[in-house]
Order: sequence, then structure tokens, then C-alpha cells
Amino acid sequence: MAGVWPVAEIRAAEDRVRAGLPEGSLMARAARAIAVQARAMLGFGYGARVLLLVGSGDNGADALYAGAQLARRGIAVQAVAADPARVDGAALAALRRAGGRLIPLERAGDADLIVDGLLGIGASGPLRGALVPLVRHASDSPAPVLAIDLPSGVDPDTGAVAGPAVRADVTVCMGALKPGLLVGAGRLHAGRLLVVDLGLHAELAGLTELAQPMIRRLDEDEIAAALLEPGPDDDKYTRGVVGVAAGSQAYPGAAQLCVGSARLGGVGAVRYAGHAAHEVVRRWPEVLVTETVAEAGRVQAWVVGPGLGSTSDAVKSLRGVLGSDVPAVVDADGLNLLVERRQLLSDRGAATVLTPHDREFERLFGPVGTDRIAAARRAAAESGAVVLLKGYATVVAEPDGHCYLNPTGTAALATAGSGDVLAGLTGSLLAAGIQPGLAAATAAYLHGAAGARAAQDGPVVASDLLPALRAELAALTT
Ligand SMILES: NC(=O)C1=CN([C@@H]2O[C@H](COP(=O)(O)OP(=O)(O)OC[C@H]3O[C@@H](n4cnc5c(N)ncnc54)[C@H](OP(=O)(O)O)[C@@H]3O)[C@@H](O)[C@H]2O)[C@@H](O)CC1
Ligand SMILES: [K+]
Repeated sequence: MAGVWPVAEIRAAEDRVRAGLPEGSLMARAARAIAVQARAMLGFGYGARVLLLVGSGDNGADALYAGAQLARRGIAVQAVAADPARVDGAALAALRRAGGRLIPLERAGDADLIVDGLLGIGASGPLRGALVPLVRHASDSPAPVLAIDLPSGVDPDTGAVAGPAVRADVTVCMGALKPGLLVGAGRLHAGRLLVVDLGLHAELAGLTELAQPMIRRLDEDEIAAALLEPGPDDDKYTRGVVGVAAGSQAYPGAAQLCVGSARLGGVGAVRYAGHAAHEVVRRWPEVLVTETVAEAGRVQAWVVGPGLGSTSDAVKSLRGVLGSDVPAVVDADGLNLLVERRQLLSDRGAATVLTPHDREFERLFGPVGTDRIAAARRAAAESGAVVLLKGYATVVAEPDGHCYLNPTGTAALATAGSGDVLAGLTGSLLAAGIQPGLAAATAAYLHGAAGARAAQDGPVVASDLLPALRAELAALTT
């Protein structure tokens, strides 16, 4: 598990660590790690050309010290400063002693690697002044880009990109993950992430005095551990039964997709309740079908909403599910019906997971804005539900403020029916007994990984996600 830390907490931990170490030693470690990664990206040494983009803070100093190490290895290092009058003097002197040079942008030659040391966690607001042409230069160059700590132009806490921003191939992150590397546009700009251990984690854990960091990124091992494998004594009821109230005469496909993924999350059986029963059974003969939620019998969790429509029967299904005493996932039309029926949520005793995309979120909770983590947390606190805010990097927030940032996913998942698959899978993980926040985060992870797997074979449609999900689950649990 990786903790993800807001800038204020990273600063506080950094101050404590720094206090116990000789002056400059953290920066020396940072520079060493950057130089090692730069050489790995260059693939060769002598004669290679590196261009450093240097800002006026410590991010720029990191770049200059790393550049000095590269220059000592025979690499031709040029540095361009956003403001030559404000670069770190000692770091520039170190670069010069090693043979590197500070030059104006107009004289920068072709480079084999660009190092972005313009802004790190000291960034605030959109890029100003002289930084803009430097970022443009990096975008226009064919050279790969290594960003130090954070791609410049990305907000460290939210991942928002409000103007020009560096698009990195690799980001060497100092000390601890920041939210901006994992969420919003920042995830796209960061490229491959490497974290340099600067000894901050013990301090960060101590600072919060929490068993878990408030924001986490799940890794593959945790996902595998969350997927409870059935034991030899399990029957279809001990493994959990999930109910699906989705689809309608107009949208039977949503029911098929939602049921299709609900079958895969480790449950013993799926019950379907709705007007697409005929289509569901034709596609999935093992599913137990009824017309209404009331007739469906006992389940351990429900999914309600995909393709449900807005008829009086749709409202009945929603009421039936939310009136039950088992966990429920509400998606799509279910979310839209909730807008006028919020008391259905507040009256609930069991857990609820809401899975909105941005427009559905806005109808229920107001605009998402640029801080997706804050938006999901606000909605979770307000509704008392786990909120899974879909996006290129999905955010799952629990009512007490704990969050998961999903590391998997691809733009290929933005396709019709993809959300039906995610909702069904989330419901079956809930029915299998996984805690609501973890179930939602696990479903987002598997859905994203399945999307990436399916995309390897060409353009993805939602039906392709079902075999890809099976393959993903098999790869994780065997
Ligand atoms: N974490 C750790 O343990 C370690 C961290 N280390 C490193 O330190 C970095 C943080 O350094 P930092 O605090 O000096 O801030 P940094 O990001 O260089 O920027 C400050 C400058 O940017 C400017 N500026 C701000 N916004 C701007 C904008 N939108 N557009 C234009 N300019 C803008 C701002 O200008 P001002 O507002 O003052 O006019 C100021 O001059 C961190 O990311 C990591 O690389 C490692 O060395 C070792 C251990
Ligand atoms: K940077």
C-alpha cells in the first residue's frame, strides 16, 4: 500500500527529517536519484546531451545538482533558467565546476533528455512568466522528459492543469507520493512514477497518528488479498448472492452487462429483478430472475440503476433496494432518481456506494471543480455513502474522509456500457463480504486493469470487458 500525502504534510515531515540530518543531505540524495534515472533513460553516457529547465526554488536546485553529477560522467549538460537572477547559487556553481553551462533558451541545442526542474511542491496557480516558453520548448522537443518531483504546471494537491504543463515520460517523486501525480490531468502528465525514499514515511505516519494514511493507492497485492477466495466449505449462500435491479425494456443490454460482471466478483449466485429478465436469462442461464425487487428473495448486496429508466417501476426498484438492510450500489439512472429522493439515502441503515460520473455527480452534489478528491470527500460526508467518482483516475471517498486513488484505467474505458460493468462488479464484491470502500476501490482497480487488457487487442466495447475481467481475476488470484 502506498500512502499519498498532501503538500502541507510532506513539508512538515520534510522539516523534521531535515532537522536530524547534515545541511544539504536530502537534496544530495534527491540529486543522486535523478542522475541515476537520467542515465537509465539516456541508455548511453559519453556524448549524450541533457537540457535542464531550472526554476528559482529547490526543484531547480535539484536539477542543477543532478546535472553536475551527469556532467562529471562526460554528459554535455546545458541549463536554461526561468529567471537567471534567482537560481540557487551553490547549485549553479556545482554545475559549472563539473563542466555544465547556463545558457539562454535561444542557444539551447538539441537534447537527448530534458530534465524539468522548474516547479515542484512550491507551485501555486497556473505557470507564470518565463516558465511558459520553457515548458513550450519541452513540448516541442522530441526528447524524452524526466520531471523532478512533479511535472511543472500540475497542481501538487489536485492534479489540475490550468494552462501549459510539462508532459513527462518519467517523474522522479521525492520522498512520498503527492495526490497531483495520481489524480486528474496530473496522472496523464506524470508518466511512469518512481518514488525516492528520503526517510519521510515514518515521519508522515507519526504526524497523522492514523492506522492508515487518509489517501491511499492500492497495489496489486492488496487487490489480490481483498478478493476473498471461496473455501472448500462454501456453498452459494456463504459465498454471497448479489441482486441486480437494472435494465428495462428499452435498455436490456445494461442488464446483461451489469449481470455479466456481477457474476464475476466471487459470489455464489446472481439474482436479477426487472423487465429485461428474458434477455438476461438468454445470455446468462445460471441467473435467477424475477420481475420485481420485492419478489427477488434474499441477497447480500444489491446493484440498482444501470439502464433502469425513470418510470414508476424504476422508482419502485430503487425504493425496494434502498429500503433493504443490505449494502447497495447506486449507479446511472438510480443516481438521477435519487436527486429528488435524497431521503432514501438518509433513511438507510446499511452501506451505500454511489458511482457517479461528473454529470451525475453535479446533479446530486454540485460541480466537481478542479479538486476531484475534495469533491468526492464532500459528497461522501454529505450523503453518508461511499462515493466512487469516475474519471481517468477514479477517486473513491469514504464518509470519514479516507480516499483511494485508482492507479489503473485507460481512456478506452470511456465507452457505452462500461459503467454498467463497473457497477455489477462493485455489487458482487460487496455481496462477497468486502468492506464498502475497499470493494469500490477494488472494483475500480479490476475494471481499469481489464480495460487496459482488452485495449491490447484493439478498440474496446463494454462486452469485451467481461472476458478481460475474468482473465484479470485469474491472473491476480492464481
Ligand atoms: N520533499 C522533500 O523532502 C524534498 C524536496 N526537495 C525538492 O524541493 C522542491 C520544493 O522546493 P521549493 O519549496 O523551493 O519550491 P519549488 O517547487 O522549487 O518552487 C518554488 C518557486 O517557484 C515559484 N513559483 C511557484 N508557483 C509558480 C508558478 N505558478 N509560476 C511560476 N513560478 C512559480 C516561486 O516563486 P515565488 O512565488 O516565490 O515568486 C518559487 O520561486 C520539491 O518539489 C523537491 O524537488 C528535494 O530537494 C529534497 C527533499
Ligand atoms: K518539476
